[in-house]
Amino acid sequence: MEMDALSLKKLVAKAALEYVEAGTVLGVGTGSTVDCFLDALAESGLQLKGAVSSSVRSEKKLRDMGVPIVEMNDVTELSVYVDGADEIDPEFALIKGGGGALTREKIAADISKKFVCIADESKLVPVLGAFPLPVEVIPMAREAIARKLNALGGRAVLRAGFTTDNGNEILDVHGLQIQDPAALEQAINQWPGVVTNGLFALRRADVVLLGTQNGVKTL
Ligand SMILES: O=C(CO)[C@H](O)[C@H](O)COP(=O)(O)O
Repeated sequence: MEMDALSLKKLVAKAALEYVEAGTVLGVGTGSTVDCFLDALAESGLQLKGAVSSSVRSEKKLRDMGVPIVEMNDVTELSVYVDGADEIDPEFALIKGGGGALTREKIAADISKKFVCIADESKLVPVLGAFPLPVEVIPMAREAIARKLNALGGRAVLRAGFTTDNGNEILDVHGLQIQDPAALEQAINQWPGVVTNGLFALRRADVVLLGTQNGVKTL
């Protein structure tokens, strides 16, 4: 019988436990796949020293599990960071931010030695961009940034009624075909008013665990 997306997420979530060492401080991302990972972690009985969380959402779940929350400012690096993605290209560049936690996720990925990305197979794409690219902006710069994104050939849409954990807004950019993710990541991040964008190409995933109908594939 064919597994649905949730079953595939649970499958990779469990596989990611292999990268978690008891007694360490773990970096934890955000999203439904990460929620499955945290459920698997709770079930495993593995005891962490603590966790650095990329969102208020994951922080709440970690606290409920009894895992001590560690401030990002109090660690110099994370040996392992586990997070999901919205799209993954064959070179492990990602689009993230569907859950709106892209900025904190990018910081966590940046200070991690090993970024383990967990996803179901629907996330693997030949070219990034079918998933709208999230861009976190300072609210007063929203219209100026939207005009620049539209000039790139995209269609920037404000994520209505959503405020990030950092008090900012998100523009989701539809209709991009991202041939050079690192160049686009850098270009957008240079515009005043942009906090960050959801391209993870300068700092990519190190390991991708993909949930497929034939089991977990380690890429
Ligand atoms: O980047 C993210 C949140 O900002 C998530 O990792 C991404 O949206 C994937 O989410 P899900 O596991 O629910 O499919």
